[in-house]
Amino acid sequence: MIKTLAKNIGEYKKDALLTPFFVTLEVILDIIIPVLMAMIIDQGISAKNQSSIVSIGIALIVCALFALLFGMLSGRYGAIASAGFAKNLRKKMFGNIQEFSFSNIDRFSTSSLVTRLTTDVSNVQNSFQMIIRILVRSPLMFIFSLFMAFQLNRELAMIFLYAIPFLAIGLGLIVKFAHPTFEKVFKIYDRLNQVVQENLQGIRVVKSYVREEHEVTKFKTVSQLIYKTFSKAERIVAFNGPLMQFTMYTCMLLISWIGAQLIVGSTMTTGELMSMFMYVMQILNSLNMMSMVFVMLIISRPSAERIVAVINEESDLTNPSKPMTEIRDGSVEFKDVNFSYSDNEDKLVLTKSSFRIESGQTVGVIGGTGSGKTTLVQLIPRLYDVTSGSVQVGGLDVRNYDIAALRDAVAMVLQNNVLFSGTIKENLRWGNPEATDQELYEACRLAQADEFITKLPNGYDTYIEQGGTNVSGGQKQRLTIARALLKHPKILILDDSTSAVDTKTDALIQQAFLETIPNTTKFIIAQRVSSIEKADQIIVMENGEINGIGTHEELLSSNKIYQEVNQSQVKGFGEANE
Ligand SMILES: Nc1ncnc2c1ncn2[C@@H]1O[C@H](COP(=O)(O)OP(=O)(O)OP(=O)(O)O)[C@@H](O)[C@H]1O
Repeated sequence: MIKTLAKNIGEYKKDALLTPFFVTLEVILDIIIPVLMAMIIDQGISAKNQSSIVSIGIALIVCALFALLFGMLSGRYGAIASAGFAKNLRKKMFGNIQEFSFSNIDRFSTSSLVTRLTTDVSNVQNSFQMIIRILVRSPLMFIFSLFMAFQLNRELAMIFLYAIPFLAIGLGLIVKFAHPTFEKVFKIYDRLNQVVQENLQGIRVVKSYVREEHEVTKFKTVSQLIYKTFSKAERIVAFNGPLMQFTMYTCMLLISWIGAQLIVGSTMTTGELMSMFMYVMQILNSLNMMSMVFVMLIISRPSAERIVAVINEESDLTNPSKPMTEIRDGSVEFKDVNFSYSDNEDKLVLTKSSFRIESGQTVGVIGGTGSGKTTLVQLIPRLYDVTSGSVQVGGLDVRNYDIAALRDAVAMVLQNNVLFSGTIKENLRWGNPEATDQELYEACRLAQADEFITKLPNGYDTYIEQGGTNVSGGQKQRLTIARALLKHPKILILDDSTSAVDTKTDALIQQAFLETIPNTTKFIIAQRVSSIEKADQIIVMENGEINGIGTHEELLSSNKIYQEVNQSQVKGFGEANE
């Protein structure tokens, strides 16, 4: 874990090293100061030597000023190093997430990834800063002060050595009990993020179903759970304070008691006892600081583990060693494909699916909800890998292609496709950043989007709000189809992408496809028979199996499910027109 994290310090290594360097200089000066103080008292004040007071006094001021300067410099470099480290961690995680397959993302969940990128990184950032500053300063201070204390008086200094094992046991117990509780807290943070994300994304549905109160209760429950678990963890950690105080005061009492006897017995000077007290304060202070950093480390260890899990997660989908980048044509063949979303092969979502589509054909896919239509087409651009069997594109297994090249050749308009905040033109150019304005207009004409766009006050420069909330469902679908067309794909997959478009426009889109992109293989998942009846082949899905393949006419005469679907839609249409 430490190795993975350390690699991400990257270009901030210099700042991360300068911080402890300046901390060390500051500590050295802090150690010298009590020596000078003792000298002022013993050689200056007690000996009534004015010139000693002045010269040692000046040395004292210089030391204090330099200690201040080094303290400031260590603070500055520490802040740069820790903020830079956090930036690198976020960058690394985000970059790796972009490589994730859908199944990797399913495994982590989006809300958990958000917590990891935000809260967890902030925790690790704070701890890192504490490590390079306080965790360097405190042990150094502790060792130097203890050394000096031993030089002054062995007997008094021994008191600390007895205190250390006592403290170590106490802190060990705190870590043992607090760590699992903090782990729990971060898992609940994931849930909180999920509740907030879901609520904000679906705020329209929440409002239209008047579910605000239900949502508030849901939020309150999770936030109450965070409060409870966090306070439980903090209660355990809070033992740290009394433990430290108890040790500190016991040490002080013993030192005062024994120190006073030593002065009375004339084995120690007043100046020596005074600098002894300063070292005592520094030792106790450094122990206190170390225990505070310790607490911070307890809190951030689960965070660090969660970050490392994202950084080390390897995508389930990887490029082959010698990937093919040329996709010959848009032919598609499924050979005995079995597919399961989990590792459990008993839970197959697709079973023994086989079919062949020639390049340029139009394929309709129809079937009940959950019958496996989306799953089937997602295997073509290799959004998931088959569990067994093979999916071939252009005569070659999809696993032999360079993933980016394959996905460039296969454009997929998903069921819930997303538009991003930006102008219509910017959104369309996601499909092809080099596309000329003319190409944009052409793609939009094909997708029947041109007409409504030109009617907008700013036309193609109209700003689309986040998530495409300022365009209608049907308009959004047409824009996402145009965006896919701009890729000039060899295979175009529309997953129920015209469901919000009226039948007439839908027919116009189908017609435009036939006339304008005849060489592109088109997969059209649809609920309406009218959307696919002209297809060269129609695949009927039922419970994860291919129930029938054929043209509209062939299926009408041979496939029971297709007959029923067609019948119900013709009847429904007839009744609607009565
Ligand atoms: N990411 C996923 N993880 C686990 N199971 C999934 C996932 N996506 C879909 N499924 C399951 O796979 C089955 C097939 O789903 P799929 O989305 O392919 O059906 P569909 O025919 O496209 O349905 P619809 O018409 O409602 O979109 C369903 O039982 C669904 O619950």
